[in-house]
Amino acid sequence: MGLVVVGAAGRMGRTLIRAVHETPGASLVGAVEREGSPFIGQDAGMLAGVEPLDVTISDDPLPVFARADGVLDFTVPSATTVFAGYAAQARIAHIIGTTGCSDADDAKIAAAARHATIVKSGNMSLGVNLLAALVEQAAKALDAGDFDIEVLEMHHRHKVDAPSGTALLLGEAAAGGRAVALSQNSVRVRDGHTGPREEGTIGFASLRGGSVVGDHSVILAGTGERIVLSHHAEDRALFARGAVKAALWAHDRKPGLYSMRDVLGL
Ligand SMILES: NC(=O)C1=CN([C@@H]2O[C@H](COP(=O)(O)OP(=O)(O)OC[C@H]3O[C@@H](n4cnc5c(N)ncnc54)[C@H](OP(=O)(O)O)[C@@H]3O)[C@@H](O)[C@H]2O)C=CC1
Ligand SMILES: O=C(O)C1=N[C@H](C(=O)O)C[C@H](O)C1
Repeated sequence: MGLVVVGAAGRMGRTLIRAVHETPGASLVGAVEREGSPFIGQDAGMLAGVEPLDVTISDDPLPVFARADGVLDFTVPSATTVFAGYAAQARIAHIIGTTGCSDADDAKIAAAARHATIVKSGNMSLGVNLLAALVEQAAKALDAGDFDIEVLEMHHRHKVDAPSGTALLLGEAAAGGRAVALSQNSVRVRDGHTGPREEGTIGFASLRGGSVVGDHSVILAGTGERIVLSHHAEDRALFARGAVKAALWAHDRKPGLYSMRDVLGL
């Protein structure tokens, strides 16, 4: 399967190039960066610290998409929505790891999924997606009147969105287990005189600092006991391997919007 990495010079972009290079059945056929990037014209393999791959980083996505079977996209929401339209035009798979998308961005991605096979997830690792299944089960088993749910995340100092995509994915899993809508029951920020905790809400807290790849905990706090379900990502390679796996899964699958839990059968 011929894959394009967009945002090729980013932290995830370089990791994705290495993952594609290492995966049997996948090959890198294109690499894209934003217009004006100092990396345009460089060899993608050299940039990612592997051997030269004879793939030059381009700022013109359409001709690159035209010769590919899929695109791996860990960029920014404004770019991802544009790439979704191009992937739909080219009828290729679009694997979206970008987080921080607004409802309007998600609506554009859903529209593109009428023509493209899109896999979108706030976290492409097996561990987090298994954790989400466990959170759903725990939230279903424990009554909202007895157990409060809080999601805590910590990431590196460069991260620009909060709560993280993974925290929201875990919040959705908890809300699913409780059969409520997260949008109607979440507390994303607390500051000042907040009053007591409202029963049934799902709270979020975000920490930023250093080089933390991604730590997430879902805390189910009852009277006299706490259950803590956690995941610690130690290397971005696990997200990249998940994204390549999603692309191979999506190849020749019918158009639609899929999640990583679909890919992993969880
Ligand atoms: N779902 C998952 O499993 C994971 C998701 N992520 C998410 O992936 C995203 C990227 O993270 P990270 O790699 O750390 O961020 P980086 O900022 O390191 O990388 C983003 C890259 O995208 C580039 N870019 C921006 N606009 C465009 C454009 N229009 N066309 C092409 N490239 C563009 C940036 O270029 P420039 O810097 O020059 O602007 C940069 O090189 C985030 O949303 C993050 O939350 C991260 C890890 C795992
Ligand atoms: O920005 C990151 O780095 C990460 N982003 C994703 C998120 O928002 O959850 C996934 C991972 O935790 C790393």
